[in-house]
Amino acid sequence: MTDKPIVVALDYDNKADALTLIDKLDPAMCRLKIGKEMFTLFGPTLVKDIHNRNFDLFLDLKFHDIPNTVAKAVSAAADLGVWMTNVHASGGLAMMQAAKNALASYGKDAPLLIAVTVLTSMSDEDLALLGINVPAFEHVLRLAKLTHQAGLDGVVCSAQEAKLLKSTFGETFKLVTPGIRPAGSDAGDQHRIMTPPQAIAVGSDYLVIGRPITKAVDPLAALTAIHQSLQTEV
Ligand SMILES: O=c1ccn([C@@H]2O[C@H](COP(=O)(O)O)[C@@H](O)[C@H]2O)c(=O)[nH]1
Repeated sequence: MTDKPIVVALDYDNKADALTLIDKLDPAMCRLKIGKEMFTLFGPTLVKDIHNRNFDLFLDLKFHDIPNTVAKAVSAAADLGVWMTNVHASGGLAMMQAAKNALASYGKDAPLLIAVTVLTSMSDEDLALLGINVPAFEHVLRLAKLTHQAGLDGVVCSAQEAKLLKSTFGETFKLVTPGIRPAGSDAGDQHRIMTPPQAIAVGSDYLVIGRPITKAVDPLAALTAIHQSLQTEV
């Protein structure tokens, strides 16, 4: 299992609430993620606040634009010193290569760069509505091949595709999997889900977990329970 596989997704509209949770967490137990909501509301200042608390931060902005624009956006993310950032693989090979090239000058300080394949909220039926008439795992595999070809560090996928992707691309190609739901918890808008121990067992490197922790009555207890389930059940 990867060192510190749990990435807590902080999707709060209130910075004080987010910082209250962060201050209860231990950077040795998890990493953190902020996405479009928190970055739009609180920007680079929040990134600094999180870094000052010694957490690795995944900046989940899922860039998707022309190559030149995405390259500059990824470079701006690297300037913030984040641990990981991402683009949408459906932006295409040239866009992903431009993003990768933009990080070359950062050397060992470059963030991990990964690409979103098919959002974990999407089912086969949702893809069909977009004219993509193959099962989600096939489209994930196509997009992961393109991502691998572009030289990125890995993909965002669901844990349901992890076994296939690990056996196709090997151990070093990182699999970051949202859609993680402890047994009995509410799936919400997520469709392609798996429990934390199952996700690790099939090859996920990083488990992105939001509401099962942040909406729990006791978020720290929820995180601790997930952490312990990985020590005992995997
Ligand atoms: O395919 C994807 C890509 C990103 N996400 C993000 O992960 C978290 C999941 O939160 P939960 O509350 O555990 O559902 C959220 O920030 C999404 O934007 C994803 O779910 N699926």
